[in-house]
Amino acid sequence: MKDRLRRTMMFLPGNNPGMLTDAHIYKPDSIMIDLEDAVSINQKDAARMLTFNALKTIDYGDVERVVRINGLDTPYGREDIRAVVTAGVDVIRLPKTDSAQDIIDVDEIITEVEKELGCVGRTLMMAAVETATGVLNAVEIAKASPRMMGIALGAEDYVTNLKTTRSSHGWELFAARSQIVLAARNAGIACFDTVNSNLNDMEQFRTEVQFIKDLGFDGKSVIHPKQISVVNEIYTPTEKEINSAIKVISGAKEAERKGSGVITVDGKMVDGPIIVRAERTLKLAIASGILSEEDIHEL
Ligand SMILES: CC(C)(COP(=O)(O)OP(=O)(O)OC[C@H]1O[C@@H](n2cnc3c(N)ncnc32)[C@H](O)[C@@H]1OP(=O)(O)O)[C@@H](O)C(=O)NCCC(=O)NCCSC(=O)C[C@@](O)(CC(=O)O)C(=O)O
Ligand SMILES: [Mg+2]
Repeated sequence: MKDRLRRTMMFLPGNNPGMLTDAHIYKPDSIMIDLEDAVSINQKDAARMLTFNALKTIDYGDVERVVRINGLDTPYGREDIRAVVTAGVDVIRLPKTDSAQDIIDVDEIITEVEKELGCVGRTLMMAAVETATGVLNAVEIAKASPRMMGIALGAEDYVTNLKTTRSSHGWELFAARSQIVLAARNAGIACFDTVNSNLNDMEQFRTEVQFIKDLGFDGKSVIHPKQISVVNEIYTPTEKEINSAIKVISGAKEAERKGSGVITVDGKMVDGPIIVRAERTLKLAIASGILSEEDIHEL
């Protein structure tokens, strides 16, 4: 499903049977099984086989299944695509995407396999941009295929390409993060922030998650189950935000019934964009299990 909740997308190495079996138990919105940098060269074939079997046999419930393949400039990329599409993966994540053509090339192979299987269009794609070139081309990358559901930052590779390092304040990522959010919104797809590899400083992690949410990201890649609850908590609307959104939506409905345009709620003017934001808050509240669809219909 192209448009769904993806607050937390948890990476796990594709050659780790224990993590492949248990990852969904921690309830990330998506798991991202990695065949790329978390898997050493001599494990590539074994990881692909394990991942194929996991996708075929494990019931991950409503947790989305993403696989990060190796690039087509490696000996593994084409085989990765064939295996995971055949196994019925939900989303293919292309790492180190530098151009729209990179996406088109992967799309063509997916289509080739889907034609053989009789399921053309089933597999979604997302791109990770991890170089200055990728960030500069993000606008075109995000629009490169109708399969594209999102675009993400890969910060460890990106700072290496930039000849810098990651800091706790994150200013080295600011231009890339902004560009990715803009490219995603321009293309009408989602955007996801990068991993934070420091598992010892959860306060810094929390600050980072709040920051990227404020920038406009839909969610974040995580590497460990303990990061999931922090991201979900920050992406879950507060009681105050939900109550305010309910007032806006019921006020807007009342105004519509009366045929009036602009309304005020708690002394503040409410118009189009505020209503859209309130709708998004309520959608997040439903996705987080705080409200039900019926609650909204009753407004
Ligand atoms: C870091 C560590 C080894 C620590 O493991 P440890 O086992 O020491 O941790 P413990 O605390 O002991 O785990 C307690 C229990 O949780 C289980 N558990 C832990 N993690 C789990 C997990 N992820 N999935 C399911 N289960 C998990 C574990 O199995 C245990 O289960 P149990 O034994 O039953 O108690 C582990 O987390 C891990 O491997 N993480 C994923 C690493 C990875 O995939 N990296 C590649 C993607 S990034 C990249 O490439 C950079 C990038 O490309 C990114 C971009 O593009 O954004 C860029 O450029 O920036
Ligand atoms: Mg990377």
